[in-house]
Amino acid sequence: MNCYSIAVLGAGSWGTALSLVLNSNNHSVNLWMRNKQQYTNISATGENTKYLPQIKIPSTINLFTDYIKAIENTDIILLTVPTQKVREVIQSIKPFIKPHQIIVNAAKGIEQKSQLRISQVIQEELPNQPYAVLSGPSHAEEAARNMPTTVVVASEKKSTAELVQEVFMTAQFRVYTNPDVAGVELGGALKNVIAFGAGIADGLGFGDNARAALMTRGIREIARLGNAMGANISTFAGLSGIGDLIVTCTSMHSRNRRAGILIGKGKNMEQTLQEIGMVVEGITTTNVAYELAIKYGIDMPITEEIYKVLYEGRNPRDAVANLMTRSRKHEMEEIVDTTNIDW
Ligand SMILES: NC(=O)C1=CN([C@@H]2O[C@H](COP(=O)(O)OP(=O)(O)OC[C@H]3O[C@@H](n4cnc5c(N)ncnc54)[C@H](O)[C@@H]3O)[C@@H](O)[C@H]2O)C=CC1
Ligand SMILES: O=C(CO)COP(=O)(O)O
Repeated sequence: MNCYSIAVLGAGSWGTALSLVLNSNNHSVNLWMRNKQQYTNISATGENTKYLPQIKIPSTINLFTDYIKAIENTDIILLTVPTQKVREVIQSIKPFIKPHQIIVNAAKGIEQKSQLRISQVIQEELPNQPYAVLSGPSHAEEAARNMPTTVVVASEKKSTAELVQEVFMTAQFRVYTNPDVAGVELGGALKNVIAFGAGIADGLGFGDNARAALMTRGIREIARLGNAMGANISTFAGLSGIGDLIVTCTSMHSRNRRAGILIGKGKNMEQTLQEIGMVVEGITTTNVAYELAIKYGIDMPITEEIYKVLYEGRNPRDAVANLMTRSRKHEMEEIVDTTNIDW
């Protein structure tokens, strides 16, 4: 096993958990945070009390507030900031990035203002920089406790995907590879919309039947849009598709599901975000997905109803009634997969 040097940019729950995974694999880890108070707290307590409480951060993880120092002499730059902040972070570090450094993105979303996936944002800012995305069913709270977790790494270049696979893979953190960057990125982003909806259903007091329906019909509409945007249908049956949808719609660790529950119980958005206290990607992604569905002419009834609840004040009970009383459908409407993504 080769040892690498990795800069982790963003010390929220996921950045901290992935730092622990990488540290357990004997890599050199530089964890960067912009917040000096957070740096002081973690240095003093050995714990990221705000984002990942009750987990010891070993002193072998190097803490930084200066991103130039954090990325210096590293092989990999891992992005764990919220999606809407990725471009800003990349623009700040851009002058200091070396051509060999692999950018690995672990954020799950779509840039709102451009409607671009994160690989496309990186491509705009840093053309030709090696890139991979890491996604899949993986809550920080479990990965940080060494609970068995599986993820997928996608890159256009097989050697990049395999290198990143080797770097992250431990006996508790199993990593698969996939050539379908678009599919892995879109699955990871769009599942948050459905998880938010599953949370709303829970908050309204509905049961397992409703959640299962949202998950099954949800992955169908994710696959429809994803395929129209160039992704392989089969990727949505994998870890970054149905796998991540399952964990996010069923786990109480999920920020998106918990936010949905609060909205379903009648809290407003401000109260909800205050209570969660961490990024809830599904809120922005709902807006982008709704616009993309219109742009590509794709039927996404669940996303549309969640959009109306979040952005147009529709009553969640009316949204459910609308979904239940749509015109009759055949379950297996055809999706003709014209993509063929391989190495
Ligand atoms: N928490 C989890 O279990 C998982 C999260 N993710 C994804 O990872 C990304 C980050 O999520 P979390 O760690 O949960 O979020 P979080 O809310 O726990 O942490 C976000 C971190 O980003 C920092 N940040 C915010 N704006 C910034 C900026 N402009 N510049 C630099 N840093 C900034 C915050 O200070 C905070 O440390 C999201 O896209 C999420 O979907 C993916 C898999 C698992
Ligand atoms: O992507 C995740 C788990 O795989 C995290 O989801 P939440 O942001 O909803 O917690």
